[in-house]
Amino acid sequence: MTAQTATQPLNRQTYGAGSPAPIRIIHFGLGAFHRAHQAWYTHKVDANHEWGIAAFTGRSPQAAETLEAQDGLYTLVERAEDADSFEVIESISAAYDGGNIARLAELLSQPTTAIVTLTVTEAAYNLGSDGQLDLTAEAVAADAALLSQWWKASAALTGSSGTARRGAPSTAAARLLTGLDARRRAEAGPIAVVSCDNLSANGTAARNAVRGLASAVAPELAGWIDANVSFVDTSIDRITPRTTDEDIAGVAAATGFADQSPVVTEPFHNWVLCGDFPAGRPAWEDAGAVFVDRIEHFERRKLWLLNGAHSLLAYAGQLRGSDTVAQALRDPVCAAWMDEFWNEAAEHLTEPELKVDEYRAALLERFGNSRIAHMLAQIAIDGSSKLRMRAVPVIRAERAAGRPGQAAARLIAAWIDYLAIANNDGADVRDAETDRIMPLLALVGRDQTAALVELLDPDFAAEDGIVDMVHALRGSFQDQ
Ligand SMILES: NC(=O)c1ccc[n+]([C@@H]2O[C@H](COP(=O)([O-])OP(=O)(O)OC[C@H]3O[C@@H](n4cnc5c(N)ncnc54)[C@H](O)[C@@H]3O)[C@@H](O)[C@H]2O)c1
Ligand SMILES: O=P(O)(O)OC[C@@H](O)[C@@H](O)[C@H](O)[C@H](O)CO
Repeated sequence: MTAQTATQPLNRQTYGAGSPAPIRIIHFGLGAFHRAHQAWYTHKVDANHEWGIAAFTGRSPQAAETLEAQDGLYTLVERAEDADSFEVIESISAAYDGGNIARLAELLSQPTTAIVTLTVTEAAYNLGSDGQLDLTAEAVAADAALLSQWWKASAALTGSSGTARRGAPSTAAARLLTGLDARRRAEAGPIAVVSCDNLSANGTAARNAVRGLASAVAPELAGWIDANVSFVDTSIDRITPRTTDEDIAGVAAATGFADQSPVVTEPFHNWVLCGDFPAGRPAWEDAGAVFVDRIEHFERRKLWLLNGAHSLLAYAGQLRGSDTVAQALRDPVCAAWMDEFWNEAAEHLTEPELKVDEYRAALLERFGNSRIAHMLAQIAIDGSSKLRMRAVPVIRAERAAGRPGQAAARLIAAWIDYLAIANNDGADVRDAETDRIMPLLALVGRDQTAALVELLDPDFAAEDGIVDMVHALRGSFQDQ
């Protein structure tokens, strides 16, 4: 691709887009995936511009500032094996710093606001291994204390004009709870919260996070949530790596727009949803979304076959010298381990509508798309919360069927070796539970394995054979 000499900024005027659609959807976590998935689905089905999104960042305001400078517009690059196609997405009407609680409260107080979507990462839900909100986590405890103080002052979390108060909550659950309280006080009616994070039973996870905090702050709030908030479960899929400087330059060269916020994704997209939308929703089904009455088996298929394989490739692949998913797949040893893991998982994905053989064949093609540089190091982040959903349930299911679950145990062994080697090399361990992981990495041998297995699942450490099986698999990644 040759670089063009002149580009123009991307905004509604230069692109010739219409006015932003009225805001009816609030999003938490303005990252790559939201732009490639929920915002794309909404753009595709909202020809009449009725469903605008207000997207809030999670931690730093930067993504909002960049997108706001472009009036919410950005380019979606669909990267197939043989070519790229480019489309400007118009569904984001406004972007805000996640700390802007007053604006959040104002938007959630409107009866026309119908949906909150979330892509804040698995770790951001701060759930313990029992699936409930971990009120001892530092950030959660701080937010619970702050919100309790606000509540005690006036039986509300927001002042009459948003939050004219000291301090601001930092966790997604506390921000959402503050906004929901504004909605309660405005009597703006019921609403749907739609988690689009890679968590099993992600609707329940979102409910446990928000409701758990509400119960700690004021039972009245928890009661309002029970009566007014529908937590929708979803299975969400579209492989979307982090945008690189090269992607930004490529978009400018191909389109003539100096878009600072493009997103590169694969052509494949999938969205399965289960739950109610009491205040309405866009017709996402017109872009291929599927609404079902039972979703658990779809979630398992995606989290085990796609995400489980991703995590296996992330740890084993990097230990064996690969940097991307496509590279790791070309390593016959990694490919064989992935196949063994899929065989184990497939034993428990028996519903005919899952079409597991077709799904596996499609995954091989998607993972093999070498034009999508999906970095294994990115996938490897936050392994503790991911492996609880990608490896632990497969081992459980295998053992319930009388088999050891060795291929899934290999994923845990690879994770531990990856952490131990990073720690020995003085590299950062990138995990939301680093504080708990670091002391365990100071242990050695089987003790280290046992402690990290226990961190993933306290029951596993007590169960005969699991620690030994994982330990026996350690140290085998670089040798074959
Ligand atoms: N990228 C994909 O291919 C993909 C596919 C399916 C599902 N997902 C889900 O979407 C999530 C985000 O993926 P992404 O590619 O957009 O990542 P990203 O890094 O581009 O964006 C993550 C967003 O979450 C926010 N965030 C991170 N930690 C947070 C915290 N502790 N509290 C609140 N907000 C926080 C960030 O500020 C950012 O806005 C994933 O973790 C996964 O659960 C991603
Ligand atoms: O996004 P994460 O960090 O939960 O997991 C990394 C990848 O496995 C994931 O992003 C997949 O690419 C995605 O789930 C595909 O739909």
